Amino acid sequence: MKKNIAIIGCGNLGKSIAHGLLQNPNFDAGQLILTRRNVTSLEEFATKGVRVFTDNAKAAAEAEIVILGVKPYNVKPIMQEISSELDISKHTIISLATGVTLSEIASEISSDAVIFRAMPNVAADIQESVTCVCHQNASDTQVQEVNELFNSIGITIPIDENLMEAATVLGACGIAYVLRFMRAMIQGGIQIGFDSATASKIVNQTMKGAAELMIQNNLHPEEVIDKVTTPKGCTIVGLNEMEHHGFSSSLVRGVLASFEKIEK
Ligand SMILES: NC(=O)C1=CN([C@@H]2O[C@H](COP(=O)(O)OP(=O)(O)OC[C@H]3O[C@@H](n4cnc5c(N)ncnc54)[C@H](O)[C@@H]3O)[C@@H](O)[C@H]2O)C=CC1
Ligand SMILES: O=C(O)[C@@H]1CCC=N1
Repeated sequence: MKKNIAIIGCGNLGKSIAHGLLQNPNFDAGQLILTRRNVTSLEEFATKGVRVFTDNAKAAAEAEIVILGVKPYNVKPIMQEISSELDISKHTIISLATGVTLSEIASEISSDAVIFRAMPNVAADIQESVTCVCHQNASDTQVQEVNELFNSIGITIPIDENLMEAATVLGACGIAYVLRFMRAMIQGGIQIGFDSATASKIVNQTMKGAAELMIQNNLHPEEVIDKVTTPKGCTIVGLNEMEHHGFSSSLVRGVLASFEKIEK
């Protein structure tokens, strides 16, 4: 795809997406436009040939795909700021904002506008995001184009808009839950004798191995857990102790708490 892509409000997630896109050999840095109120932290991109602006309307005018990377409460003001430069026959708008609906975005431009909501996660940085996507008014070609964009920084899953909040929790918040789990494993590893660097190395690779086993062999976690838990062995003792302290329950409750926060 050779279209120009503007990321309006290039913060944590926007930068991850930019890093991921720029790793593609077929993606030209000249296709990318990034904006932020203070662009100092975007200098690394400017040096690679990316256009870096503070002017959001100018960025929208120079792009065909406009990604809204701002916080949810900034979506409306940003749409008002750039709407004079948006042409619904030219632009595809992609919002990353949590909890802002397609119709809320459309109400700032036109009910006929081509609008997507996409929910990636920060692993876009290394092209390992999972991005859930829904849309309105998009043609098959436009859907294919947006899928291609997010496939280039991970995998893409088309979903109904009513699952967008659930996708935010499982995929986008989810990476933080997994990392907190990893931190706890590292802390346990240090307590039983490893230095932090070695514990981290073991935990990182264990996590990667577990995830790849599920992905490559298309398994449910419990199928592999059964192979690890030797009867009367140390794994089941550890797992049961974790469950006595509410391990699975605390994760499920965390997922629900995040979901309820978005639904408010
Ligand atoms: N951080 C994450 O892992 C994820 C975030 N999201 C969603 O993505 C959006 C962005 O989240 P983050 O990147 O974490 O936030 P962030 O605060 O790091 O990034 C937003 C950026 O927008 C800039 N900005 C604010 N007003 C602006 C304006 N008028 N003009 C130009 N730039 C402006 C800010 O300076 C900031 O750099 C949010 O809507 C969030 O719900 C979705 C999935 C994951
Ligand atoms: O915490 C948040 O609100 C955002 C949405 C998903 C990840 N970060």
